[in-house]
Amino acid sequence: MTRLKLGLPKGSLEQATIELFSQAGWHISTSSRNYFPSIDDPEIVCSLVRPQEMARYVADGTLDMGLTGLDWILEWECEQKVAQIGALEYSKSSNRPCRWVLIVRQDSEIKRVEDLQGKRVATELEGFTRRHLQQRGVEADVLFSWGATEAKVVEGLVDAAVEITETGSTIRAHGLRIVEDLLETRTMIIANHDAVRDDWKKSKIDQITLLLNAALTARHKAVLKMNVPVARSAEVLAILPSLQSPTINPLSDPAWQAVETVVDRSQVRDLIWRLKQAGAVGILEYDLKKVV
Ligand SMILES: Nc1ncnc2c1ncn2[C@@H]1O[C@H](COP(=O)(O)OP(=O)(O)OP(=O)(O)O)[C@@H](O)[C@H]1O
Ligand SMILES: O=P(O)(O)OC[C@H]1O[C@H](OP(=O)(O)OP(=O)(O)O)[C@H](O)[C@@H]1O
Ligand SMILES: [Mg+2]
Repeated sequence: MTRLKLGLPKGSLEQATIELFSQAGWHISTSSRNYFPSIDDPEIVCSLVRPQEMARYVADGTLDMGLTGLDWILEWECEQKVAQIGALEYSKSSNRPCRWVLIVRQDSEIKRVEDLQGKRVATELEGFTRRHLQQRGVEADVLFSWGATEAKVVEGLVDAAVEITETGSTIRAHGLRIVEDLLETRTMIIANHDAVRDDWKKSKIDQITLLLNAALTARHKAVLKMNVPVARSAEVLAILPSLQSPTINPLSDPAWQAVETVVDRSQVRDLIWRLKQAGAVGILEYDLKKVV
């Protein structure tokens, strides 16, 4: 039986990825010292792989499909070596992309990338940083960092660092200053080129991609349900976002209707307040698991 070999990112993205698959409909269970998680789909076999190495194993066919950051695809110049199926907007602790930024001490004289000329820069994303500086005509000493990179800037071991940030708390905790954004990175779905030419594998990759995207979209949406006096229905409908056409159902009392619609989660608090004023009652908000 054909099975899709799926690489899941070990480390920062691991927990968030397993939670996303769970919402998408696949239960993945890991056990502490085993790098082959089990999944409740006989058509998939999973392995945990460091995001730094994912593109290499997808490119050579060890894996058919994998999830990793755009940063590590660019670092190893694998943009063409793998099929980039799509981006997923989630990181370790949020549903937002991460940024690779140039950071310096508050009192540093470095105000722009060009000021790095002749300086020492620490980073884990060494190749990308070298190429970026080269493109901008800057000659600097780029030093590979195994981690705790912010500390090296604070200690003065280097003049600057190129480091990833998500919430910004590590940069804040070290009192550092962001000079410039160099890269916005998202979690990417990548696939082996031969795998996407195989009808069965391509269809499995598409199924997983569709459901992961559906789960992520649902995180930004909510369902609002309410009862509305027919006499004020136009007023209520005018408030609801026009993109979705609300579902309207009659109630046993002909003077009332039930209205249901999907809205952006960010709008809910304003909408509920306005709908209430427009005569809606029994307003309910539901979470969604998937939006396709
Ligand atoms: N908050 C985050 N911090 C670091 N990397 C993140 C974060 N959110 C998403 N990522 C992505 O995770 C990948 C790096 O994950 P990985 O676990 O290898 O790094 P790490 O957290 O720096 O690991 P380590 O614990 O070895 O330092 C990158 O592709 C990066 O873009
Ligand atoms: O903006 P934030 O939300 O604070 O996240 C960014 C921090 O997380 C990562 O550190 P990691 O845990 O990988 O430690 P490391 O530096 O030792 O690799 C990254 O290297 C930053 O230090
Ligand atoms: Mg790290």
